[in-house]
Amino acid sequence: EEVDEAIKSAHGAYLKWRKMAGMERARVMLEAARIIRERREKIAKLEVINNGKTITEALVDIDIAWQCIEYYAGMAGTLAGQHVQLPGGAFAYTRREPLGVCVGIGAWNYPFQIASWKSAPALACGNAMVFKPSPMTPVTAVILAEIYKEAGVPDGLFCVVQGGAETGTLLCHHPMVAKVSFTGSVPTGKKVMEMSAKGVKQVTLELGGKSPLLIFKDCELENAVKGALMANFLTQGQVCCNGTRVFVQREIMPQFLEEVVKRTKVIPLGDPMLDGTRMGALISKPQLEKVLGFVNQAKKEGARVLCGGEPFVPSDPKLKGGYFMSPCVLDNCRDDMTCVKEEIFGPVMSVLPFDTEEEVIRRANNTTFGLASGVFTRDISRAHRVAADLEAGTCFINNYNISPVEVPFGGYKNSGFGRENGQVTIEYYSQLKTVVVEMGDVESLF
Ligand SMILES: NC(=O)C1=CN([C@@H]2O[C@H](COP(=O)(O)OP(=O)(O)OC[C@H]3O[C@@H](n4cnc5c(N)ncnc54)[C@H](O)[C@@H]3O)[C@@H](O)[C@H]2O)C=CC1
Repeated sequence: EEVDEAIKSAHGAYLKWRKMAGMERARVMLEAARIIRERREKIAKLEVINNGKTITEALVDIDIAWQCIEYYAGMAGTLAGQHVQLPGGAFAYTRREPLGVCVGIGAWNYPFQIASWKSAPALACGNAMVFKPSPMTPVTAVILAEIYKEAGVPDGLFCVVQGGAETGTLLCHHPMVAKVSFTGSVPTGKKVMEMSAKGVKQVTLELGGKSPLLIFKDCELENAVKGALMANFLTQGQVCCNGTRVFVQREIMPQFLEEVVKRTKVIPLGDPMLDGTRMGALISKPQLEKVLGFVNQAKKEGARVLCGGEPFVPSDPKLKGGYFMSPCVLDNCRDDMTCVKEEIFGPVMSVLPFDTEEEVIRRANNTTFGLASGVFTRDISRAHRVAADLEAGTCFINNYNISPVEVPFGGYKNSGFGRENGQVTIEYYSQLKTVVVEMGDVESLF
């Protein structure tokens, strides 16, 4: 009943919102972005409580969220069609129109940011959205809904419904839903696509990854080490685009390992509310157990733990029950190991040696995933050649895990399809209507 009520209320709001000019929608969205910016500290604190990530990262997430809303507000007024001349003075034009009520289903790793990345382009195009956050992180999507309302969107335009798989299933099956945008695991993504197919609903899938990071011997080593840490340890390693397969050219392996382990060991771990902390708690006990299980399995299969991979109990008594673990670097890894093949979704970096460019590209691409990738080298030709050859939706050259809202984000292969962010996402939240206009008499064949 709640799902049905949310979708109906979103539909009612959609009928008003779609009639507004893009510039009018932009004004409301800019106000929402302004409110988020004004309350960024408060929302970030709630996100820390929601998720367990550090306040430093939560602040970045909130900033990326308002930037995304600002970016699509800027695009709302630019949506336009084409004019096409036809014989005999006839002509046609296209209108870029919204889809209707879109559903967003989010994962728990970036709760506020995912809700913003999905709702901003949806609303800019004139759609409504019913959003379901993960039951692990139910809090901040509701804050976003309140902010949109305060900024002036019609009542119900962005609705939040809570729950897990059952709620998600009801949303995907609902006949009034035009599109489902999903972020989460591959198995659930497949189910969402199957359910959506029954109603011929459009889907965007942002799924998991096991992304490769290629570090060549001609790289600037300190930057490569920093890149590897950024690629593995943000949000306690629970990031879909993480570069968890770190391929290092054999000649520089000793220096790389020494430096990466030295830096991993001193990552400040503990109270996520403190400014100095760089790693907080994992999302849940089962997730912590799953990640520790991967580390144990890796050991059994012959990997060597260079640091971390243990449960961590902070000295502060109020943090005793938290799901902390020390960040882990695994050496002696092979391509056929479980830790190298499967998405771990925790702070575990697997390091693998390689000899040649041709070899490392083949091994990097030998996966069903294709979300992101990275390369560190000072050879400009190599950098672009490797970027072109890697089968992934994103390739970072000499950096990793930065997500500017101006550029598209999304997967190849089992990591999904459709894109979020960038201009192209407008296409995933709108459809073209062709209007054909006759200026003369009808030439009928009958
Ligand atoms: N790549 C990524 O971005 C993410 C990957 N994961 C991976 O997935 C694993 C499990 O985490 P979960 O949160 O359980 O991921 P999940 O993929 O099961 O859940 C994601 C979202 O889908 C919803 N959902 C679950 N079953 C559904 C169904 N049948 N129909 C519609 N919606 C449904 C969930 O309530 C949640 O909002 C993690 O350990 C991690 O490996 C999880 C979150 C994000």
